Amino acid sequence: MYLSKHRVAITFLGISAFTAWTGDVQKSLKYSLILLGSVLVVVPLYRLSQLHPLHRFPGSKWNKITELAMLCYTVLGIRHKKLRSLHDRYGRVVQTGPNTLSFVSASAISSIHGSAHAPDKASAYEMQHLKGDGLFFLKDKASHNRRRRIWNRSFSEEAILGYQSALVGEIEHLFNCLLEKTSHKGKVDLVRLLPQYAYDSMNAVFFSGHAFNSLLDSDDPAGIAPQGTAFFRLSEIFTHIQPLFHFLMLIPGIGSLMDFEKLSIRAAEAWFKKGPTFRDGISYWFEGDEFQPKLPPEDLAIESETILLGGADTLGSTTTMLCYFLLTHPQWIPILREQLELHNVFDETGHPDAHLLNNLDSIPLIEAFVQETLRLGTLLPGLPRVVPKGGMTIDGYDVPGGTIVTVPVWSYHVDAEYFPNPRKFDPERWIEEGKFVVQAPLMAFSVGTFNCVGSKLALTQLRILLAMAVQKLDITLVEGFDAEKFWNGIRNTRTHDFVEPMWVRVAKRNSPA
Ligand code: HEM
Repeated sequence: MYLSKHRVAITFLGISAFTAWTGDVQKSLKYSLILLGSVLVVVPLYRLSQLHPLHRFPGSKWNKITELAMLCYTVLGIRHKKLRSLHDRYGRVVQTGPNTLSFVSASAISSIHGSAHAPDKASAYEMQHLKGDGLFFLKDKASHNRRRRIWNRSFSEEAILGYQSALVGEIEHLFNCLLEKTSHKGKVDLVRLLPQYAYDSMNAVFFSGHAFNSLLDSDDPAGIAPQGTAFFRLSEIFTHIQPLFHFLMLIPGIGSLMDFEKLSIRAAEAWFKKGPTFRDGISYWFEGDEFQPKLPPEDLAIESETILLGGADTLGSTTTMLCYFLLTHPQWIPILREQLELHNVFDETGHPDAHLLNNLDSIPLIEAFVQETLRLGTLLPGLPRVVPKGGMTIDGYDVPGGTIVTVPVWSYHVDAEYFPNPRKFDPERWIEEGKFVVQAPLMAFSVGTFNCVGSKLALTQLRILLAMAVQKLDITLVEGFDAEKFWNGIRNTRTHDFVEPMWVRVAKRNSPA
């Protein structure tokens, strides 16, 4: 059993209260300080001792004693890099906190995420202030499964085909903005515009465009896209200091400071008031019959928040990574164009074939380029799960119940055992004898019960954007762009935070077909 900080804190408060009850303030203060001192000595000693349930696992003493180092790395946005260096030093399993183990192996992925007995989400997923239930926050598999059935309907093949004109419309809108801004200002920053595009795109597909006015048209004066990133970032930081989050939420008025929550509530209200203008993503949730559960209307705000954060913010950063890899590896552009021509995706006028556009994964290089972007460009540090009471075996290790276990996504994606020469952006690693071949399963969308419900939509969107960009535009990085500086400036706290801009010039291609 873990000697958790909560148990220690409760014992400490209890003894202090008892001492205070005796009435002698000076004495109670003295005993409280003695107790506090003892706790500060006893807890670290216990955590380093053989009595601790994780004592057999390798890791730095500092990480075994406290969560503080990981908190600092999260705040700095470099936890993904630190976890990789910990695994380089200690091997496939590392203790990264008093109660946390990190595993990098395909077998651990299968036990932690992929198997029928995979553990539930950890308490890190409780940090939600909006009322109601939301798919992302449901931790136990039974209730999660019920809600997932509702969400699944928005991502059927038929549903995604139905979103195509909205998806293509938003991509064309983005291209027009890029061209217009280049012609007015000579250059345009993709780091600013691509998240705006992603928010507009999710707004169009899920909310029939009612959630907010186009961010691309207005240049996002209220800072909705940066607010989303900041909100995501804050929730990840609080995973290390969960009691503080719950304490803050008890203070009246604090919750109302969260602008992003207000936006999600407004988005849900606007959708209800104006109604869908086509069979949009949300409308599927309210369809159904006696056999199909429907979404309780009061949960729409919390689910809207998930669409905007899990969908728009994540898509915005992945799209930015896709453009970064494309523009820093321009040798692939003519080859991608050749492939699109070979498969007749666009006709002589540059108009796409709707069916082929939804099946771009059949073009091996397009799929390889997207998968390689997801491999190298998904900087996620990990998706915490909690080992059930009786404990479980992971990668041959007996892990005690209550332990938080993770597979750090980026560490795994850049593991040479699974992806040789892992730091190289190399779409060809996914192609064998002209066919797309999965090298090792990626964790970009996670796997198993809690995997990304929106992955099919996200992949469709990334493939279409890539195909249309190489087909219709000439995009060049502005002279002086330092690819390494840009890469080193990317932080990750569950979401990407790009410190450096990505200035480009955009022109219409002379011969689009
Ligand atoms: C490239 C873009 C995307 C990436 C890399 C991505 C990645 C992920 C990952 C890794 C998870 C698992 C999270 C965890 O276990 O903590 C997840 C879950 C989720 N994602 Fe995505 N996602 C993307 C796009 C989308 C889109 C477009 C939507 C839909 C609007 C979406 C909705 C969700 C939801 C609702 C969950 C929770 C699923 C569940 O618990 O059943 N995501 N995503």
